[in-house]
Amino acid sequence: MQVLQLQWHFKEFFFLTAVGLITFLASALVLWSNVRASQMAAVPTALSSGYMTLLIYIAVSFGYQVYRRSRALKDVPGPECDSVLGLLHLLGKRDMHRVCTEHAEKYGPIFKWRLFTFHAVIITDPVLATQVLRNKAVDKLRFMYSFLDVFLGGTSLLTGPTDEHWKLVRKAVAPAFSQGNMRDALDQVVERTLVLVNFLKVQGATATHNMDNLLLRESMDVIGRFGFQKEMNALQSLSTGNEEEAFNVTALLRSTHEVETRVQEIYRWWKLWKQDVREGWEILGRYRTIVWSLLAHIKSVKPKPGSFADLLLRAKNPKTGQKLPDVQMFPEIAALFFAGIDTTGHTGTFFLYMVSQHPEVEEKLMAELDSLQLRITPQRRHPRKMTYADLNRLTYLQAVIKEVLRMYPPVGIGQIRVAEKHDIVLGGKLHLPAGTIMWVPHHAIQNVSFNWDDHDKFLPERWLVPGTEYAVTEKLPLPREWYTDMETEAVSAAAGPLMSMESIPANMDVTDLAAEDSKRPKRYFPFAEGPRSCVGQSLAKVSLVATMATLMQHFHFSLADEMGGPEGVRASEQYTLVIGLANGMSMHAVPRPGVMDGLSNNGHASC
Ligand code: HEM
Repeated sequence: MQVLQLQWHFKEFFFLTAVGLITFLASALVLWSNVRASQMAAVPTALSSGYMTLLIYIAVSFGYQVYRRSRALKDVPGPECDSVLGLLHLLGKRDMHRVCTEHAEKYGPIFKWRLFTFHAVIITDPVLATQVLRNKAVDKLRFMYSFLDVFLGGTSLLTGPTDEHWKLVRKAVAPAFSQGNMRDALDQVVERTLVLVNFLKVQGATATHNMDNLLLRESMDVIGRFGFQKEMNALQSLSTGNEEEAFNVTALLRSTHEVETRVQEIYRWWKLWKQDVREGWEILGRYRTIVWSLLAHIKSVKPKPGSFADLLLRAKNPKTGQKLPDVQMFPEIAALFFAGIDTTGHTGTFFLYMVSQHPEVEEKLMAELDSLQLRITPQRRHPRKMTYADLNRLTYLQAVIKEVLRMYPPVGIGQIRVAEKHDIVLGGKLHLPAGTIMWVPHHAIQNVSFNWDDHDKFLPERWLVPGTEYAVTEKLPLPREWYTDMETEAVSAAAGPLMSMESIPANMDVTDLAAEDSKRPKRYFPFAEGPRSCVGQSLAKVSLVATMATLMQHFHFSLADEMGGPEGVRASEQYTLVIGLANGMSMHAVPRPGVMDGLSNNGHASC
């Protein structure tokens, strides 16, 4: 991929200068005739002529940029769209992530979309996608994230541009996700999952649960505890009936939903005559109160050293030596809290759903737990405590999680990027003028048939083969000439840019291999790729492995009839900011043999 400095091409320069001059001369003529008619009107007329010149100049140069982008993409395939609105109707689609994947199947690894005057190239070719996401000239399309700023109270680590402030915050909080902290996190996750286990035991095998809601509550409890040393009691409040806590939890869950709904219904903000919109505003107000109280909490309790609350409080601007003021702390806390709840919660839900539909997978999962003495049986009612080392030993469970994240990547719509100040040449062939949106959709890249064998099958086994996340050289989807510039790219591996696992020399050092791995093109990145990848992914991985292992130890999950089978689940899939479900996931949790032994029906130990 080439990054070109913006240059004034002779034709463009000539055209825009001519427009400026003609407008200026026309305005001067008007000015002159007005001045001759009345001396008094000279100043306002001069001002309005100058203003007109400026407006026309801006409009023409904007129009010219739009024309440049549309001309550059004229041979790129894409769906028919309205000449003014473009594909505006797609915004209203509940399953946008799947529409994008269908378009990739239909139009190929590079296709175009247009919304009004915004031109986007959708890239699902692994080589080009990886190049775009790793390139420093390419940054987040800020406009797409700005609607989140209102909710988060300003720009944050998640939504801001890749600038000095982002660097400061990212560097400050990244150590919170170190291995040492993950060891502590494991115990906290298991402890919270056991609260959920007890709740499910008490409800009994025939009860129907919205597992999505319960797992979102668990994620909230984990992040509250891990990051801010604050008990959110989102699960506990189901049993204790503490109204204050229950209200806070509902507000938090509904506020993310409210923001997500606003992404789809872009005019929702102003529909104040609708009761649910007014309630939405109230809910967002409540969310802000909760975040302010979290800020007050971490300032008063002296957070655990090394937690992200502690690191944020200690972060200093290297230039001024000043700590972050509250107005900057607020969005960071809101973002860190918000970014991990829905993503981790919904992934857990899809895990339980997919396992419920694949008994052969469940059988292997249980065998793995058994082989590590972690399975509960009538003979082993109290298995040993899960340790940090077990997380890596649970290779099949990890494979199932990876496959779930492949098929249901929470941030399914992916990474939306732009190079504002540079033209980009993709694969040495496609020249994208500055300002063209480059969109790498995670669901599409991870689910199209040209990137994966058996793309639509749930096959955790594929992850038992090392290197599955990398593109298969022999099967890259574009003609070979698109990849020729790989030779000179930073992204290319030293042993050959298109090296496949099979072609790795036997004598290559494994440490070299790890270094090369970070450069190889990927076809799987649910946690994003490049400098803006997920800072919290180690916590998400520990949470998912520990939560799913603990739940599977205790229960067999089955889909409730009211979901309408797999078709019903598919129909209720919805994409807002993350892939979720319109009405949650109703399931039964049937205790496994041995789990209820010695307990009365209400889940308490009987004498
Ligand atoms: C399964 C769980 C998760 C998934 C799939 C996930 C995925 C992602 C993705 C795709 C991005 C890039 C978003 C973009 O560019 O628009 C991202 C960024 C981020 N995530 Fe996660 N995430 C998960 C869990 C978490 C957790 C648990 C936390 C923290 C508690 C977290 C905190 C963040 C933050 C702060 C960013 C912004 C990073 C930056 O721009 O420097 N995420 N995540």
